[in-house]
Amino acid sequence: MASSEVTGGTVGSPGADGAARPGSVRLDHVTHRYGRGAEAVTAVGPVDLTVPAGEFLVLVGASGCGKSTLLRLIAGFEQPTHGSVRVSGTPPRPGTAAGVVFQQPRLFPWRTVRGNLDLALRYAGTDRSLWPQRRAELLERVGLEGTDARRTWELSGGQQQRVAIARALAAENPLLLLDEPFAALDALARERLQEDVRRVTAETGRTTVFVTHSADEAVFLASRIVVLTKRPGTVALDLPVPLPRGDGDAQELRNSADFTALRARISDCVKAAAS
Ligand SMILES: Nc1ncnc2c1ncn2[C@@H]1O[C@H](COP(=O)(O)OP(=O)(O)OP(=O)(O)O)[C@@H](O)[C@H]1O
Repeated sequence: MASSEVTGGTVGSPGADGAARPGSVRLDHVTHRYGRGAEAVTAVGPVDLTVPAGEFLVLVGASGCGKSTLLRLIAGFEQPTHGSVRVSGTPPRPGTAAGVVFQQPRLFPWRTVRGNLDLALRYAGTDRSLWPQRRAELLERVGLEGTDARRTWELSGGQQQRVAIARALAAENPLLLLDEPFAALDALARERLQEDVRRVTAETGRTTVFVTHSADEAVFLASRIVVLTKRPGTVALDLPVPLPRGDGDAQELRNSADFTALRARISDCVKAAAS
């Protein structure tokens, strides 16, 4: 499937200057191949995509279409085989290009919540005298006030993922990358965290790229949705989401006719793009 509402990922393209703004992402003709020779697997590409600063882009697609690969390229964990990746106008450096949240929280289990966040604050170069204040702010943002002294294994899966989000926010990086962060959670925890991520990213104004299989999650979170074709993933649909992004009632939004219609459209597109 190659049809797209707007092809080429240049919706809202901010041009040369805008593409260098803190938190902006630009992929030019990006292809990524794993392995060599007969073993080689082309995971994505070619992909052209510009994500202006402050946008909440959700990448949706069937399993194995290359969503995580695209995210890893943006994080700088992988180098493209062809093409170029720019974050804030420069090639991304792993560990500093973006705050990253994975499917599993990947916390240090022998450390407390405080210990995990302090490590992130140290890594971010935050002045030590500011750590207690920053830690309190971060925990409040993710709804975990007063949990500093808890061991991470004492927390539920949803709470652990909240700590992982707080840790990713600690660096005050203008770009946040999330790779199916709620996939292992039950439906209720998932909805709550979706609401919190929506609020936190709106409050902090960060550019966000979020990977999911779920059309429902995509429509709830995104200001723009990109559906990928089956492997090698290319842009099948690039669609701005016209739903309100303010402080409105989340349940009302989920129940609205516009939401339901868009979810059905994205779901159909993901299926068609995978075949
Ligand atoms: N390190 C690797 N070495 C070889 N092949 C890989 C590697 N990582 C991913 N692949 C392959 O690249 C393709 C894309 O993988 P990727 O994980 O990016 O897809 P995905 O859309 O995120 O999948 P899922 O939704 O199942 O997580 C798959 O065919 C996968 O097997």
